[in-house]
Amino acid sequence: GCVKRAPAGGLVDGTDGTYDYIVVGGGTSGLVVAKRLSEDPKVSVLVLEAGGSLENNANVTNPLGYGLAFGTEIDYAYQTVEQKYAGGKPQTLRAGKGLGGTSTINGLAYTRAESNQIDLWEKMGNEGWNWKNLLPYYVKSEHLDVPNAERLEGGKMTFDAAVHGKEGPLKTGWLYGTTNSTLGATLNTTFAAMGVPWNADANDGSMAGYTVYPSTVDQDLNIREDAARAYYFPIRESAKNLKVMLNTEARRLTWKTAAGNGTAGAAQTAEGVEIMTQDGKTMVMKAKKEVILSAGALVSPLLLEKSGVGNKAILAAAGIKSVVDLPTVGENLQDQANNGLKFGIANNFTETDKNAYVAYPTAEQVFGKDNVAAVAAKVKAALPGYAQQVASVNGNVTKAADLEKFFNMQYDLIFDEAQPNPIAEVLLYQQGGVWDSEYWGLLPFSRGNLHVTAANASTTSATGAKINPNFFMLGWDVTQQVGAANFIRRMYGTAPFKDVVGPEDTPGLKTVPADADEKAMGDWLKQNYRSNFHPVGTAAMMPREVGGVVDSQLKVYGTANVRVVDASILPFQVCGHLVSTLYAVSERASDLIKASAKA
Ligand SMILES: Cc1cc2nc3c(=O)[nH]c(=O)nc-3n(C[C@H](O)[C@H](O)[C@H](O)COP(=O)(O)OP(=O)(O)OC[C@H]3O[C@@H](n4cnc5c(N)ncnc54)[C@H](O)[C@@H]3O)c2cc1C
Repeated sequence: GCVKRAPAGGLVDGTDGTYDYIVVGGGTSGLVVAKRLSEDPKVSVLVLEAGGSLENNANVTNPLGYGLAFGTEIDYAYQTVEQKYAGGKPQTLRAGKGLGGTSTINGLAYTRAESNQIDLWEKMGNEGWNWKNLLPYYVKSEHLDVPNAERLEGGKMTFDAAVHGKEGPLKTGWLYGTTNSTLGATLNTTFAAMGVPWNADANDGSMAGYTVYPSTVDQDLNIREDAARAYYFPIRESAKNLKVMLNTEARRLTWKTAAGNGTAGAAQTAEGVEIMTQDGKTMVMKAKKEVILSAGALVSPLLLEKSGVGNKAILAAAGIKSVVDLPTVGENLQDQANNGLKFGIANNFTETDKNAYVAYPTAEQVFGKDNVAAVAAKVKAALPGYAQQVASVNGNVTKAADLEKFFNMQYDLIFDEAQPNPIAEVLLYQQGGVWDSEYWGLLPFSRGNLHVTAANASTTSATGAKINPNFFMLGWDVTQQVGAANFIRRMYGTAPFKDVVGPEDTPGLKTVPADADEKAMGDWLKQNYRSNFHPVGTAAMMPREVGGVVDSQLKVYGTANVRVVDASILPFQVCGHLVSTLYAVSERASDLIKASAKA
């Protein structure tokens, strides 16, 4: 049911509610912004959340319950169109419905980004967005609870205290389930033999190597630490100026009809947000200052389109009147593809280790010192073609010349000599009596899009939009994914780990022989992948002339008071899992919003 709050200090509740700020989406990013803006008691904040409270949902709270919430009423399970470059099948894109958003159903991994890939945001024209400026916000958001010495030693967990927060709202730590295992040391020696060194802390801006990553978990309560638990539950009684409407769907923005509305070039001012309440009532909630869209990378661009902000032709086809012509809304969708290899367990290895072992190998470690230059040359030569292909996917609303520049920047990160970004995340755990290595290529070049299909389509149903990530559209994306599969095969064949490894189970050498070429392995991977659930970029922060949707203040071009703060604004994919970076971005965004209110 609804979070009930008595209207306080000048706040109006109900049908003609007016607030300083309206935050659309009480998810990972939205709750950060709501908490921070409401720190000023004179400022009123309304959060509109489509789902309910998940505080007592056991599929959410159980920190070892990954997957339990999938397919339940709190999983949007959006469907893509058939993926023509990847086996022809549609894919399911999961996202969490409820207070806390996707942080309530995710895998809890807390890994950040490579410092030079955040620096790239500034290099492409987003002033102020670099690692040096963002690191303090990663720290501000975090509260690392350090396990006792016995747990640290048993789980082979290390960290650099200088890059972690001690007083932030978000509790991080390591999951229980780790015993005094021999596996950590075994893997360390194995990866070292493969040229992949131990990384004592992958959260300091350099991710490559082998490590044991922390999780978003409240270790004292042994409960998932999602955005609601971190950023909202602790203040729900005290923050009288913050109201959360649950089970309330934002339908579209409404605009002020002041002079200039509809005139080319004049910035549009949002009046508020049209909502549909739980009992089907439609009304408008008004914002005196700003509307902040935090509905996630799969929804915020759709809300812009439904409000008349987007590609004129797409809006016209859906019967929506154009308010701001911003043709790249919904473009630049970047996700990763997730595959898994499985192997038998040999030599009566009985330790049921649940530790968060991860390898982040670089291109050189994946393809080998002798081959990496040839791989790089092939990718470099293909970049102009990639740019043209992506431009044609989006009807040339992003120019091939601009995309080629961006692709060169991403290429530089992949093949950089000083600080190469890892190209795969390789996990290892036991499940169902086998070794399971789920993995994903970290830096694909493919880009797709999502667009609204009808003016009144709900953004909270799995069918409200046409979503196309274009998995495996471009050659590198296949090369990277196949390279990582072969890396995993080598890892299972390398001592001392290989001593506890039985025959390959999936795909199995009969299905994909040991000497299979890129095409054979690639074809199997394309038949057996899923989305990695890391969609970003659909309202990208970039200069407008190169295809951006928001500026470096996260303000939507052509509007005076609408921002996007969520995974939509990331211009490029990052190598870490997303929430740590989203918490940091939202913390920084909150400061930008506060500063602009003072100015
Ligand atoms: C299965 C899965 C596993 C993952 N594992 C990890 C992991 O281990 N570590 C990690 O860091 N990341 C992981 N991720 C990714 C990460 O959780 C997400 O990228 C991140 O939570 C997205 O945050 P966001 O703020 O962009 O959107 P969200 O957190 O999704 O917030 C959007 C909110 O808006 C609400 N909303 C949507 N439409 C409307 C509307 N019309 N009106 C009102 N409200 C609306 C939603 O209900 C939701 O609460 C995973 C994701 C998935 C799906």
